[in-house]
Amino acid sequence: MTTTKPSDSFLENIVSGASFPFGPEELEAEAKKKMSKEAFGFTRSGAGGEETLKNNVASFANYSIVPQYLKDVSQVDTSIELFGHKYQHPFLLAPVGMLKITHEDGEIAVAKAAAKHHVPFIQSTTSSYSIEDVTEASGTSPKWFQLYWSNNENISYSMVKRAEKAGYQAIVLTIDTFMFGWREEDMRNHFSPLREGYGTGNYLTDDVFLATLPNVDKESVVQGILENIYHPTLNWKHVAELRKWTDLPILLKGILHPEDARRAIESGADGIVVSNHGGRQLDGAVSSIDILPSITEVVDGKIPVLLDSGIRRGSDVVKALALGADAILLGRPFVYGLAIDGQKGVEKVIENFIQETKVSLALSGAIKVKDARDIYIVKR
Ligand SMILES: Cc1cc2nc3c(=O)[nH]c(=O)nc-3n(C[C@H](O)[C@H](O)[C@H](O)COP(=O)(O)O)c2cc1C
Ligand SMILES: O=C(O)C(=O)c1ccccc1
Repeated sequence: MTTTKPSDSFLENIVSGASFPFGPEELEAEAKKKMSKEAFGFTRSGAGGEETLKNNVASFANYSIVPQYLKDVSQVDTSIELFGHKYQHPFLLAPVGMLKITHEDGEIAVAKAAAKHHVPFIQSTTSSYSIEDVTEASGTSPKWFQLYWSNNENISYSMVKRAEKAGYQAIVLTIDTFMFGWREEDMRNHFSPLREGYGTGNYLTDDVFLATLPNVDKESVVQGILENIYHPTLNWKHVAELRKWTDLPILLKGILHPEDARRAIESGADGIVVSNHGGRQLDGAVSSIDILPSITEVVDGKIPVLLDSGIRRGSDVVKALALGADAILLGRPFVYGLAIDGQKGVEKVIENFIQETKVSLALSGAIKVKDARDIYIVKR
């Protein structure tokens, strides 16, 4: 059990005199100062008119928590269990590719920070560092692998096996990014980090991928990645195929339609991530938090339901848990921490997020994460 006095870290932040930004807007503004225009634009922006990006945050604000008091919440326990593993907090770090655009230490810094706080790190297929580099840097801390299916599926198979070998605990198949969303900021900035070679960590170290290339020069590697990652034929047969390959839990990330949630279960998925990819894929797509209740109704407790897109604060975690999520993924805020102060910046973002989550659960009247289900939520 994690015993906590949430007020301790609140007071600590007050007296420490350190000047780390608080709150998502401040984090974003500070990160903007540290990043190149292109990298910041890539990270912050959404697809199209950014309707979904904006709604992700606005939708959370449409829900209000109705707290209950006089329950003795002195022993708040934020731990959860997923697929037989106990985690200390109800959140994981979302897979974010190409983190070298944000900081030279990229995923190494993030995985180390996550390990320090016992928060699982989900490594992207397109990470700047490889599965093996991240494992060496972060040891046995919990890690999951996010898979972008390759047109040459021997490459996907190889990466799944590498993740298994490295002791990763789950495979997250992203289903919403078989092509890129219409990202105007990147077009404006003429910026594609994938083209510039920031997403090569797992490819340059993959013998199966390397064997498909005419030459191992930067241009061939990038071309090879692009040819594999654009994969509009992705369909349910690939999920069935992945199911045959691995005994690790499989989660489908990008589920928004309740019917797809039902099919995910039918296809043998062990979990789903309700997500619109942080508004970066289909502009106009529904907010994760708005569709969550319809999805949990269909899933009916059969498999864990995780959620991301728009989580910025501890109170957002409470809302997601109350509306039926089993855990959430934190996205952009940790990337901004990385931009601001590398590993230390990520640690600080995670630390504040943990504490704000604890305070928010306690002040809502929940002692355990499961109690959050009973929190009364009203929608404006
Ligand atoms: C810069 C950036 C890169 C991302 N790269 C990946 C990726 O490689 N794989 C993936 O499944 N999702 C990726 N995502 C989506 C995140 O996993 C997550 O769904 C999203 O960030 C949630 O939205 P939020 O950050 O606004 O909360 C990326 C998101 C950002 C911001
Ligand atoms: O930017 C993204 O959201 C993303 O998922 C991605 C993945 C691979 C390459 C470039 C972007």
